[in-house]
Amino acid sequence: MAELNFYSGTMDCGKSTLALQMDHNHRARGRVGMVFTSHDRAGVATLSSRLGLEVEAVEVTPDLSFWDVVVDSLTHGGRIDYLVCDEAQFYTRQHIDQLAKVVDELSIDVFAFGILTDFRSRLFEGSARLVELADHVMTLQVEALCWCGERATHNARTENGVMVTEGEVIVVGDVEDETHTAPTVGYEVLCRRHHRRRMTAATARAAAMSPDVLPFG
Ligand SMILES: Nc1ncnc2c1ncn2[C@@H]1O[C@H](COP(=O)(O)OP(=O)(O)O)[C@@H](O)[C@H]1O
Ligand SMILES: Cc1cn([C@H]2C[C@H](O)[C@@H](COP(=O)(O)O)O2)c(=O)[nH]c1=O
Repeated sequence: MAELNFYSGTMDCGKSTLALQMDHNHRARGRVGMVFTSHDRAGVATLSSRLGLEVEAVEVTPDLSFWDVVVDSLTHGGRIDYLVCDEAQFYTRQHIDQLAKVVDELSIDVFAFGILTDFRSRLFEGSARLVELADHVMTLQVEALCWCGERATHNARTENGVMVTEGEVIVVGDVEDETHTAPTVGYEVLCRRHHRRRMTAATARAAAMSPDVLPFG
């Protein structure tokens, strides 16, 4: 029986890599799939991984109907066994309902990948609906780590290394590197404790270097 699968994790935990691997493995066994994404950092209609691989994909826009795309392809003689859907957090509730219909009515497997919560730790619309509808919700095994070494569970948005909690929900960007020379607006994965305290690597380092915390005056 076809299934709606949701693979979730923080930013930078390997979701897009897994999406590319799933597509590769199914394709290698003669199955035919379609790849979708939305707002990928590498550009429109591209599914990219930080490990360097990327493939062409169909860009999911608010007015795209998964049902129409799939039915259109099938009625023109195409074959589709599965859909790979990356950055699924950006999909609408209706998109996810369409994916569930594709699974149930057309027996096509769906492998969806995305982050659960935004920089304010609120569920994204697409992810919330996937949690409600998916046959399986799986957390990726590769752990992204907070600067303190704990498993990262939350995505922080930063401006010059300082966590912000207000702004547009969708701002395409990448995790900063250790030097914090990355773009002004970036992301950093944190454990819940440090997300709650708004303590990023940069602010923790600044606090540690502050004369106030030194034992002697
Ligand atoms: N230079 C590297 N060497 C080994 N692994 C890397 C390297 N750069 C990135 N990675 C791996 O790639 C993962 C990010 O993969 P990606 O699929 O882009 O993540 P996501 O889609 O979840 O944001 C990192 O967690 C890390 O495991
Ligand atoms: C937390 C958060 C993230 N985003 C964006 C930033 C990236 O472009 C993607 C996540 O991509 P990844 O492959 O999982 O690293 O989402 C956003 O727009 N809003 C947010 O709150």
